[in-house]
Amino acid sequence: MVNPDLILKYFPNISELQLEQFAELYDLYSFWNAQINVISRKDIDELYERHILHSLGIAKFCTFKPGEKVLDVGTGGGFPGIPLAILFPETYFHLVDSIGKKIKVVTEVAASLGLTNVKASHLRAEQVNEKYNFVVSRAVTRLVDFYPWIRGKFAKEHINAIPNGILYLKGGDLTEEIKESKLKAELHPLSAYFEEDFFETKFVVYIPQ
Ligand SMILES: C[S@@+](CC[C@H](N)C(=O)[O-])C[C@H]1O[C@@H](n2cnc3c(N)ncnc32)[C@H](O)[C@@H]1O
Repeated sequence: MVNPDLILKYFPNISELQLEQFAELYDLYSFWNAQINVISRKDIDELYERHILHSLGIAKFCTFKPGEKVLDVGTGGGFPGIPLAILFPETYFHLVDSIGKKIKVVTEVAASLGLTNVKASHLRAEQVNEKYNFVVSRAVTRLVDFYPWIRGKFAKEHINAIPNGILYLKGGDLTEEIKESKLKAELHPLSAYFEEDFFETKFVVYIPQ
């Protein structure tokens, strides 16, 4: 499916503007992915399911509030940060990646969409020195390595009914990875929200702080 109908299926209350922004992502990523590979080339036709809806899985578990700050670590071309920033225009999103070319794509995509709630920085997660309510991520590294990068970066104040914490999109059997990290993690299966086969083995891993 190369149009945003799939997004409307699961988020029927989005505005005309948000629908237009989701619709624009196909052309934007087709263009930028041809210059700088940010998603696998064969995945471009699966953009709405495997990248945009997958990113929005976080939103099915946690509705971000106006004024909250969210850090996306290792955002690559902007996942999950860009789809979430479209869905939550009053939440501030800081998207960081250690590869400058990828941040160029994110900056261009956010500017083309007119998103004013996104800042993209060419930084390693370890170098970030702001405080956030939530840290989101997908496909960066194992929790045992990830956690030390971001453990000191949470704001003390909570705005959300869901306490500040990590919301990591992961798939497969996570038992070993969670055990190795020694973190207290909750697994929220995306198959509870989305019926497509792709989500059968996918989770939002929530680690409260
Ligand atoms: C497999 S890509 C995933 C990109 C995106 N999150 C997605 O799901 O499409 C992993 C990304 O993490 C970035 N990365 C790895 N270690 C990082 C670190 N310490 N700080 C910031 N970015 C990092 C890499 O540059 C790469 O762009």
